[in-house]
Formats: sequence, structure tokens, C-alpha cells
Amino acid sequence: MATLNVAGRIALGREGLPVDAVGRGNIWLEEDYGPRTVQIAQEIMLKSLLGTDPGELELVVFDYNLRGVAAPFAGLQADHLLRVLITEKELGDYCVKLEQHIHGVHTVIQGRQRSLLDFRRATGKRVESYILVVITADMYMLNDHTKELMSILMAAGPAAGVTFLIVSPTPDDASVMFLSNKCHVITTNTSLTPNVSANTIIDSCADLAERFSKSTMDPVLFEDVCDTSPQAMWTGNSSDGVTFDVGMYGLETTRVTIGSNREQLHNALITGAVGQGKSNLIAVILHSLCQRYSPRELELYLLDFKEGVTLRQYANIDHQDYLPHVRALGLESDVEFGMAVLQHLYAVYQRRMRLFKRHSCQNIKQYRESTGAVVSRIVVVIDEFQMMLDDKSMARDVVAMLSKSTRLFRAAGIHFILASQTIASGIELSKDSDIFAQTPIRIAHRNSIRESEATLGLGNTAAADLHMGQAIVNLDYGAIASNRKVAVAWADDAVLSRLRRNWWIHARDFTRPPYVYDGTKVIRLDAASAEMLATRGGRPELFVGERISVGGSSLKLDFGEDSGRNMAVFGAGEEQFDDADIDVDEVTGIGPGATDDASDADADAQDEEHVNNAIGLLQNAAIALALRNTKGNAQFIVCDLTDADAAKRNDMNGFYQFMESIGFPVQRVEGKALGAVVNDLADSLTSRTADDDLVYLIGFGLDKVADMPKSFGKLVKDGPAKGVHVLGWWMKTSVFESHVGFGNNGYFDIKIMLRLDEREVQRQLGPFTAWKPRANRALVADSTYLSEPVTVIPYTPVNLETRRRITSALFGY
Ligand SMILES: Nc1ncnc2c1ncn2[C@@H]1O[C@H](COP(=O)(O)OP(=O)(O)OP(=O)(O)O)[C@@H](O)[C@H]1O
Repeated sequence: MATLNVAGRIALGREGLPVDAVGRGNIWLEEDYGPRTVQIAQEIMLKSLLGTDPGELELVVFDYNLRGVAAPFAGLQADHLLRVLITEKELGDYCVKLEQHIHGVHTVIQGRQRSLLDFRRATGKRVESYILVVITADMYMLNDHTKELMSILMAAGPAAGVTFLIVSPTPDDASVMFLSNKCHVITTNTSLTPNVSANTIIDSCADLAERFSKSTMDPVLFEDVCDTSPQAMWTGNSSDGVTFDVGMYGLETTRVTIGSNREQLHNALITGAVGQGKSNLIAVILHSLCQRYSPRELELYLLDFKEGVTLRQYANIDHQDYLPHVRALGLESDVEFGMAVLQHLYAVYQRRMRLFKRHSCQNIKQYRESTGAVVSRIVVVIDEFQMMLDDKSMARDVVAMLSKSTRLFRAAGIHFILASQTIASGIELSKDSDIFAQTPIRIAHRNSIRESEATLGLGNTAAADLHMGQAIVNLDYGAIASNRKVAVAWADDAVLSRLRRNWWIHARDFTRPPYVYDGTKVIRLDAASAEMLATRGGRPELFVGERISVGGSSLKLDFGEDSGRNMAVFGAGEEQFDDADIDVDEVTGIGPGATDDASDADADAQDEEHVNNAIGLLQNAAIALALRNTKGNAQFIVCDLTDADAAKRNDMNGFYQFMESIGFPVQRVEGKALGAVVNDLADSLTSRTADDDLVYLIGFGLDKVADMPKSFGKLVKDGPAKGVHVLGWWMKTSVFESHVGFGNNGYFDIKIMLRLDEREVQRQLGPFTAWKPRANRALVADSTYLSEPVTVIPYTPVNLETRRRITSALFGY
């Protein structure tokens, strides 16, 4: 239970002069410009602070006369318990804020008590907080507008917890009497001997800051705002939107309904500086939704553009249970996955709208009401969504897609909650942009004035004055009058994880775990083994990697006996690192004395950071072609010109052994013998018959071939239609071009780009192809089967574990 101490009345000086203070009355201390006045003012400030619970009283000081009145209190600034105003303009602006603050306190009290002090006492709750405004100025010199505003504030302030301490001469001057007569006046003649020293103040402030940091926050509990009882679980119907809980506004629970046809609030924006409670709020929103609606009524798509730690626990990673409402989870999302989710939802939107139309309905609510069928609401939460705009080359497309999504998808019951630390710098998200216009729900945690205005609207700086765990909830596009300062509920994971487990137990039989996308995860060929083997014996196919999509399907490419079915991989397959100091044995874990049988040693040896994607692409292409070949009519000829280090790191030995173990021993060719092999293969083309084996000539690191015979051009041109295909990796496209010869570039249908210059990419794939090389990504073009290049997470080189899994899928052991 909260203690509610407040320095409503203090005793001043050695004489113990009683004065009404915090939440009760204003004080006018007549200024005589001597040290005593400052000391008395400081004593009032200190006693107000010490008599009130730590953190419950904020000091705001406008020391116009430079009396140094705030100096010993400086230790409070870090905790936002002291605010210093420097110019008269700042005082004027602050008075406007105070007006809003007092208005807000009145809305909370709703006339149920005469003052905040009485209201707190009656309810026993820490509703709102107190402010002591200290002004040292010759009040008659302030401008009339400020004085008029102050007169209103001084009259209304104390009842709303705002107290003024004015240190100014001549309280009986006609030009200021309308102010001083709202105060208890302490004149210069009052017999008062100050009894606190500057040292006492400094020490007391240090102590106060310490107590404040240790004080239990007395948070609003999740259970206080959301009915977590089993009876309340999944009782909600999402036909007309979904309602989530946020926290307490005074004595009321703040709930927000998103997607209702009546209120027309379809999307939300959440902002807040680092550590001010954004992640906590998202957890509160998600769990209150999941408690209220069953997975049939509500589906979630959750994307995190940061490290994705909070979302991890909603997936069945390292444990069995998962959050059954979630369809897709993006941990460490990237723009491509963000866009893939939006595309996926666009398809859902189109399907739903077609369905509604068939029943002559315009939106989800009408459809549900007229048919009685259940169609879920979909809520998409994108944390740090502004990071989707960081890549300038894609920002325009992302904004267009987000605008479309926030504008259209509502009719299909799809709503967005966009969260961000910072939006002020995003020009694309300026207040006039469509995304903002479609996002009436604004929730702002503490932030800079600029961010507050960016979230709530020009002039609405309320978020700059919040404490951690508080938020301004505004359901009217940020209109100042609609600000509500809400104490956000505290999402204690002990409580939430119990709920999640319970939901899972109830839903595991009719839900699937969410699809989890982790942009940094290493994916290997075994992820596709079921698919690869299901149609074994069918047309030859290459398995390249995982598409960036909801569901993460594999990208496979037909590799049958048709002209052009050759594959070229371009660019560095790994980040260049300075390997001069790196001991290969250390990197691979294979000691000098270790066996040459790398296949056994490799499992832990492949340093995932340093695997080579080009090598992986070729290895995996060969394995997929071999695995799917049930006739046993394929020859694999490999020329590996990579250095020994790369071969070891990417376990070429293990690869050869595996090919042999599945019935396709690899014929290995030295670099100097490659020309002869190429010549022979080219010569053999005319006499090849349908009974001849398919031939796959695979070259790793072909840039090293200085004297590629001219017949290579003939081979790539005429080979595929006769069952002879080339799969090669070149670092440089210029070397590739000189190898294939003039006019033969087009006989490589499949071109895969890794780390190489965008100009080189454009030379191969056309001037409008955008490609920024990144770790763990490849751009795949297939001039026959893909309408445009596709970004994939390429399968990395096979390791022991992958080979075991594939073997067991193949042979059942
Ligand atoms: N409503 C609340 N009540 C009590 N404590 C809270 C509340 N919200 C946040 N906190 C405290 O603040 C800490 C930071 O909160 P949170 O992680 O949600 O901030 P954030 O804004 O998401 O930060 P970041 O952007 O760094 O992830 C929490 O660990 C918690 O201790």
C-alpha cells in the first residue's frame, strides 16, 4: 500500500512559523535582496520535498533575479525532480503546460473531492503528483500576459497539487496585488530565523535521490487493469474491433478499442525514449488482447527491428509452448521481411475483401454479423518501425506500402500498432504523411519535446514531462485536449508467462507455432530435405535458400535439360577478414595432428561467421541434384580452385564423402586439367544420346583460370539442352564474361549475386536492379523462371549434422 505523505503544512525557521504549502496554498516571500530571503525560500523548498514521498513532488524554478535559489538542489536534476527555467519565454511556455496539467488533474478527480490532496487521501492512491513552482523575480516586471496566466494558475493551482512560491518585493504594490493576495505573504518584517544550511540541503537532496531510486514504484499491476481470471479468458468477440488495456488514468482503467466501426480508431502509434517503458506497454497490450480473445478471434504478427529479445519468448524456441495467437514473429527483422509481411497481409486483405463482397458486405463487422462466421481480427505490431525506412533506396516503397496498409486493411480487420523511439527525424513520416493520418491512437512515453510534438502534434509537448512508466494516451490524433496521462500497467513476466502457458495448453490442438524469422539465423539444406525428397525422381532442381516470406518457403529452381540452365554465382562468398593472423587450425578447430577426415571433425569446426556462401550454394546445388536423381544417371565433376583454408572451413572433404555416400562420387579435376575437361565435354556434345549420364561441371573460384578454352562458350551454349550443365563461382563478373566469350553471357539463366558492387550486379541483371550486399543474403535471378530477382537467405555449406539429417530422411536411419 502506498504511503501518501505530503508536506501540506510546514513549520518554518527556528520560530516554527506554520505555513500552508504543497497542495494547500501559495506563498509570497517578500524580497529584500539579503541572504536571509534566499535561505527561507530554500527552507520552504527543502521542507516541502522532505515532507512529501520521494518522487511525488517536482520542483520547478525560475530564478529570474539570479538568487541561486536552486543551486543546492542540483542533485535532484538527474531524476527529473528539479526543472530549471531560464528565460521568461520558458516560464510562459511552462505556464501553458501547467494549465493543461491542472485541467488533467480536474478530469481525473471529476469533482469527487475538493482537491488532489483530499482525493488521494480518500482513495489511498498515488494519483497524479505535486509541483512546487518557485519564482524569484520582481513580479511587476513580468509581462502582463504571463501575470494574467499566473493569476489563474495561482488561484486554481493548490487544489490541483500545484503550489507557487514567489520571491518578489512589494507584495502590496497595486500592479501585483492580484497575485500576492492569492498567497500567504511572509514580509521582511516577519520574525523568522532560517535554520537549514546549504550543506544540509545538498546532503538531504543526495539522500532523497537515493531514497527515490530505491523506492518501490508501487506500479499499477497488470491484474489491476486486465481480468486474468480463467472465467474471463477468451470471452471477447472481435466483430467490432479489439480492446486492449493500458493502465490507470486516475481511478479509471484506460482501455483502447482498435478497429471499431463506431470509434473509427484503426491504427496506433507508440513512442518513447529508451528505457521509458515501450516494451513493457507492448507486452501489456499483447497479453490483455490474448487474454480477452481466443486465437480464432485474434491473430498477431509481431516484428521487432531491434534485437528481438522480448519476442523470442512468444515462440517455441528452447521450450515447447508458444503464444498461440501469433502467426509470424520477426526477431531481428529486416526491411525485406517487413515488406514480405505487408505483402502477405495484402494477400489476406484481398482474399477477405473478395469473400465479403460475395456476401454483399463491405467490411469484417458486416460480414460477421450477416453470416455468423468467425473471421479473426489481425493486429500487426512493428517495434522500431522507423528502421524500415533506414535504407533510403527502399524507404519510398516502404512508406507507400505502409500507407496503403494502414489505409486499406482496416476493412478486412487488419490493424497496426507502430512503435518507435524516434520519429521526429523521419521526413517520410512527417505529420502530413498518410501513415500519421491513418493512425489516430497516439501513445507517448517520456521523450524530448521534439519527439513529443512529432508523436502528438505541434504544441503538444506533454510527453516531455512524464516519468518512466507513464504515457500520454491520446485517441484524437494528438489533440491537446484529449491528452490523458496514464500510469501504464506493469507487465510482470511471472504473471504473463503463466497466462501464456495456459493459453497454449488450451490452443495447442488447433494452432501451429508461429513462423519465426530471424534475419541472422544460419539455414542449411536439411531445412528443405522433406520437400526435396517428396518429389524425388522428378525434374532436377536446385535448392538455393529460404525466401524472405511469411512461412519461409525454399527457393528451388528447375534445372532440367533446357538451353540456358547453367548457374553462375558472383562475388565474395564471405566477408573479407584479415586472415593473416588467423591460424586455420584455430578457426576450424582441427588441430595439426587431427585426422584428415574432416567430415567428422567439421561439426563444430565450421565457424558460422566464416562459412562461404558461394561454396555453400554450389555444394547444396550438387547435393540437391544428386538427391533427387533416382536413376543414378548423373556425373559430378568438381574443380575446386579455392585455397586450402576455405576448403577446410567449408568442409569440402565432408561434401565429397557425402556425395559418395548417396551414390554420386565426385570426379575431381585439378585447375590445370580443367581446360582439357571443358574441351572434351564440348566435343562430346554432338555425339551425346539420351542414354548418356547427365553431367554437372562445378567450378569453385573460377577467377583463377587464366586460360579458359574457347570451347567453354560452346559448352554453356549447347550443353544444357544435351544434359551437360555448368555451375560456377566467379568473384568478378568481368572474368566470367571473358570465360564465356562474347554473346554467351545469356546462356546462364541463373545468376546469384553475393558480395559485389552494385554496378557489376546491374551489368548482369539490368540497370534498375538494387542490391546492397549483406551477410547471409543472396540475390537470385533466373531469367526463365523468376519475373524479378529474389533475395534469399542462402543455405550455408553442409556440416556433419546437416548430412546426418539428410541421410536419415533419405534412408530412414
Ligand atoms: N509501467 C511500468 N511500471 C513499472 N515499471 C516500469 C513500467 N514500464 C517500464 N518499467 C521499468 O522500466 C524498465 C524499462 O522498460 P522497457 O524495457 O519497457 O523500456 P523501453 O522503452 O522498451 O526501453 P528500450 O527502448 O530500451 O527497450 C523496465 O525494465 C521496468 O523496470
